[in-house]
Amino acid sequence: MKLTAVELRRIAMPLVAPFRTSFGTQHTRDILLVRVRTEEAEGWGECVAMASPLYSAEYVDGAADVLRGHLVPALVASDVPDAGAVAPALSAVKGHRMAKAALEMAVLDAELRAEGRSFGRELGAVHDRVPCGVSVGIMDSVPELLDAVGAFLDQGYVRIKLKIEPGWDVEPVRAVRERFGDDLLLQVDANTAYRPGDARHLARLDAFDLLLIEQPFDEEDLLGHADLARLIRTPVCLDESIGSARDAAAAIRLGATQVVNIKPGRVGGYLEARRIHDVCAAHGVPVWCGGMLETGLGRAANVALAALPGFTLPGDTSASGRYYATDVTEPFVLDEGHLAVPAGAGLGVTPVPERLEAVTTASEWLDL
Ligand SMILES: O=C(O)CCC(=O)N[C@@H](C(=O)O)c1ccccc1
Repeated sequence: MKLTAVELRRIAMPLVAPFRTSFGTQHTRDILLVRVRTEEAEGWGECVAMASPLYSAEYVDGAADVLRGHLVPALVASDVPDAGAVAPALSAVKGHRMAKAALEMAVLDAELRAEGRSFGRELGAVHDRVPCGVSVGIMDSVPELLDAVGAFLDQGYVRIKLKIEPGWDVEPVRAVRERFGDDLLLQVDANTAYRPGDARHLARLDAFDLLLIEQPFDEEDLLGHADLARLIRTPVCLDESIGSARDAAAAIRLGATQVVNIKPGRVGGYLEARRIHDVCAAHGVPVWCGGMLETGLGRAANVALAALPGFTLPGDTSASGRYYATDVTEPFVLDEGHLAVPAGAGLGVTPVPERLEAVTTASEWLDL
């Protein structure tokens, strides 16, 4: 497979509403897209790195720099036969999983478009649509939160995830459970905002029959999560701590995770994401597909991944309109709480040129 051109394109996507997590508030998503051209086709990748290194050590300027100066040159020099060879070709570069994931995704998209195969078919999807959850940010008040949750449920979302942090946890969760009833699929995400000393406080969440509590402690604290899992009834789910299939196997063996949030960008790409799915399935550990406020490009790939058999919990695979008034692709629209898995070749979606141009803030074609 010969790469003939690679573009790094930055886009600025304004959110329909501020999105607040324990590590900050997003108003606009500064996204790096990677476009690769081969002799047969063109493919797109989306880097999930945030503008600042607050969710993880990666950030979008750093991802662009490591792609420009290290990853794309290494890939061009390797003359890989297919997308499966991309990760090995990039392995000499340490870390930078989100940057690597974007490049692998673009190569995989180009390869699959040329062969007429969809992401879903390549990854092993067994469903043609997936049930969708939604992530609800930290709000200024409980009434505002209840209005937001009610609106999302009216739109058809089948699962609610509440962002929590110290000072915004038990009361908002109690209010949502009391307002919307015991049947609501409900989980929380702390994004590492707590410490092991908070364990007894977090045990108070057991009263609300949550599906899981996501990443309460630091990403490196597997033992802290294992201790917590022995103390509380709510299943512990890891996100930031799981960077690879190896991490997933270790976390499962240590009892640090009973559920895994798989985010392809976080783990170096969709092929490693499938390996994590396979490791978790082998251990009977359910997985769900996380989100990083992707455009329709990353959203298409995430929905395809979420259709694999081990994805038994609704993911953060929301409709495009949850975050963006206008997506760069045709929008993903919720249908009875589900999104359809794209059936077309590759991602099955492409950017709408005028929409892409409207949000583009920079574009550079690399010298190969
Ligand atoms: O629906 C989505 O795409 C976002 C889901 C979500 O809450 N993502 C969280 C997370 O920690 O999982 C996040 C948001 C912003 C930045 C990084 C992570």
